[in-house]
Parts: sequence; C-alpha cells; structure tokens
Amino acid sequence: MKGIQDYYPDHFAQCYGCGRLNEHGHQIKTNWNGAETITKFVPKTYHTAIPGFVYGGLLASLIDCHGTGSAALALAKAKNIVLDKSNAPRCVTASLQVKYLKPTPIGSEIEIKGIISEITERKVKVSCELFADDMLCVTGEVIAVLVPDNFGKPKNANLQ
Ligand SMILES: CCCCCCCCCCCCCC(=O)SCCNC(=O)CCNC(=O)[C@H](O)C(C)(C)COP(=O)(O)OP(=O)(O)OC[C@H]1O[C@@H](n2cnc3c(N)ncnc32)[C@H](O)[C@@H]1OP(=O)(O)O
Repeated sequence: MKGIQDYYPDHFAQCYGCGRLNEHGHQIKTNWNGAETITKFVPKTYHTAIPGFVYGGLLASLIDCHGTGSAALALAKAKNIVLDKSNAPRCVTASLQVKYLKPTPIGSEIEIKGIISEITERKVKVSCELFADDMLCVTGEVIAVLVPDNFGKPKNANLQ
C-alpha cells in the first residue's frame, strides 16, 4: 500500500526511516485511518535489544518518521493539496520525545497511531502510540517543521 512517503520528491525520499529510495531503510508508509494516522512495521530478529524484545532506537526511529509523515499528511489536508506524483509537503523533525512504557516484544507486527495535536502554517505536533500484540509499549511526541523544496540542497545547486 502507498503512503505519504510515496509522494515525496526523490531528493526527500532517501531517509533511512521512511525513504522509498533507501534500500537499507525501514521504508515505512504513513496513511490516514479516520482522524488518526497509522503505520505498520514488522521488526526483524536483528532489531533485537535483548532476546525477545525490540531495540529502542528502532522504535524511536519509527515514531520519528511516522510523526513527520503524519505531519505531511496533515499539512496536505490543511492546504487542500491533492497528492500527485511528488507534491507532498516535506517536514523535518524539530523535536522527538519518546517514552518506553513496556518492553516491546519482537516477532509480531508493530502498529503506530498518530494524533495531530497541533497544526499551524509551518509546524505540526503529533502524538504517537506504538502497540505490539495490542499492548501499548511506547508513546512519542514529534514536532515537525515544514521545509522548503531546496532544503538540504547545495546553495549553488542551480548554478551547476
Ligand atoms: C537532514 C534533514 C532531512 C530533511 C528531509 C525532509 C524530508 C524527509 C522527511 C523525513 C524526515 C525524517 C526525520 C529526520 O530524520 S529529520 C533529521 C533530524 N532533524 C534535523 O536535522 C532538523 C535540524 N533542525 C533544523 O533544520 C531547524 O532547526 C528547523 C527546520 C527544525 C527549524 O528551524 P527554522 O528556522 O526553519 O524554523 P523556526 O526556528 O522558525 O521554527 C519553526 C517552528 O518550529 C518550532 N521549533 C523549532 N525547533 C524546535 C524544537 N527543537 N523544539 C520545539 N519546537 C521547535 C519553533 O518554535 C517554531 O514554532 P512557532 O513559533 O512557529 O510555533
């Protein structure tokens, strides 16, 4: 299934967490699920913290990119942007806070829900809840900021 990440321009599609063009990355897909957003991911055994449980850095990474993806969806909706090939708004993480409530069991599908708790012209706050085996294991708060199309490109890129 496609997600908002499939509508990022190639320049913004290399992210380790969500870039569709990063063959080594997680390539998560973020979509609306009613008024909330959702993504799913199945950790591999090499994502282990201790046997049976998922490494926390991976979980933070998934929340990070689900947060920025949710922010992009919310901004697209607020600005009435009809998603086409590569016209999704692009957001970068300004802040990421993660709380690990319970060890996250490995071996089943993880589901992350996102709730848009605040949205302005440039900034979106997303509250995330990460579930494994229907158990709430991690919560997170992402502040994502809209970036211009030339973000991260060399300043003289259009001179080349
Ligand atoms: C390397 C990045 C790649 C990006 C690819 C993108 C596409 C892929 C997507 C996948 C990405 C995957 C994820 C990744 O891995 S993204 C990689 C990790 N993130 C970064 O490297 C971001 C580095 N930081 C910056 O570039 C700038 O500081 C940004 C752009 C974030 C803001 O600087 P800028 O000068 O432009 O904006 P502003 O200062 O006018 O602030 C604007 C608003 O934001 C609020 N605010 C700012 N900072 C914070 C903070 N720390 N806590 C709370 N709030 C903060 C601020 O109060 C204001 O709010 P308001 O007063 O309006 O209410």
